[in-house]
Amino acid sequence: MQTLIQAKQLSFSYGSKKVLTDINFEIYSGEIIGLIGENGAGKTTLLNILLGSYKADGQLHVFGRQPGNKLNKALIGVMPQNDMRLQSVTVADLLTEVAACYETSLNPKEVLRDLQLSDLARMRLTRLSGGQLRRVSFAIALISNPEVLFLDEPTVGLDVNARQDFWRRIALLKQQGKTIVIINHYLNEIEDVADRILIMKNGQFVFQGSLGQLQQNFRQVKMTFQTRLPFSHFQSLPAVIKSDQTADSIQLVTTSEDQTLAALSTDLPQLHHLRIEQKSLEDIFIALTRKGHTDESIQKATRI
Ligand SMILES: Nc1ncnc2c1ncn2[C@@H]1O[C@H](COP(=O)(O)OP(=O)(O)OP(=O)(O)O)[C@@H](O)[C@H]1O
Repeated sequence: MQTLIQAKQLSFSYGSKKVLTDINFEIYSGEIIGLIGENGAGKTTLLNILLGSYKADGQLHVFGRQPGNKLNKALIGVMPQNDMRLQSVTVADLLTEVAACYETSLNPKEVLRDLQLSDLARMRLTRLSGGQLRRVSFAIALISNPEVLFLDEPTVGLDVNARQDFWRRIALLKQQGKTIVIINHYLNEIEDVADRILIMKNGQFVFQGSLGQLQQNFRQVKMTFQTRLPFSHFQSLPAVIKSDQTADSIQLVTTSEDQTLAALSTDLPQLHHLRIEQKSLEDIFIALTRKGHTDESIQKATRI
């Protein structure tokens, strides 16, 4: 896989406020990257640095060039966090004007049709709803037929149908070999499409890898069942890190359901309504980024 973006020891401050600290990462061609992190973690700032809008300390190459190099412009499509609300400009005019800036551009009419936006073509941007404007911003990001897309919270304000259409389009773009970096707070959506997830906390990455690796490294499985066996029977099982008893069930949290189930194998006939749930990305994200979770404990848990 070809390396499209390479960052080494990137740091950035707004005046005296340090926002990114010694960030290292690579992004490879054809990947879908989910960039997640709490509000204010530094995600949008990082995108702006990749685009060359802000200059960071450290080493950064985008398509092997300095960020902001004019040769990168047609290769990168951007959907910023805040949409443009240009006065007196229609959707079709804006797309046509942007398309005229690039030799590689797609046909604006076809892009509008593919994104089911043809009905909005003659509308002025100032008349569009928030969700409509977001979808038009996506069309603008696609119009130059870029190799890489940076999408900053692309599904904010989209209704359920538009959201599903959006993720279908992302899957199609992936099939075409596009590289896509998506900042998103809807983790259940990201977990379906992302090849790798980068989790940012306080301007640093606390995890980089696939969802599978994240679950492997920060693995916790919840087992719930009903039984007549005493609670004490379940309190010192291998790999169990937490056990609880409620009026009608017992809950165990284990870091290895294989080890725990092996130890329980002779008791299985006496365990009823056994439910085994893997932690979701959302659960892991909350655990990784919640206040009070020290950077040291995160790094240990995620083995960076
Ligand atoms: N122009 C600016 N001047 C000073 N501080 C800024 C500026 N832009 C952002 N910040 C600060 O930098 C930090 C990172 O902001 P950034 O927008 O990169 O976070 P984010 O991870 O994208 O957050 P969100 O999920 O809320 O969009 C925040 O503490 C924010 O207040």
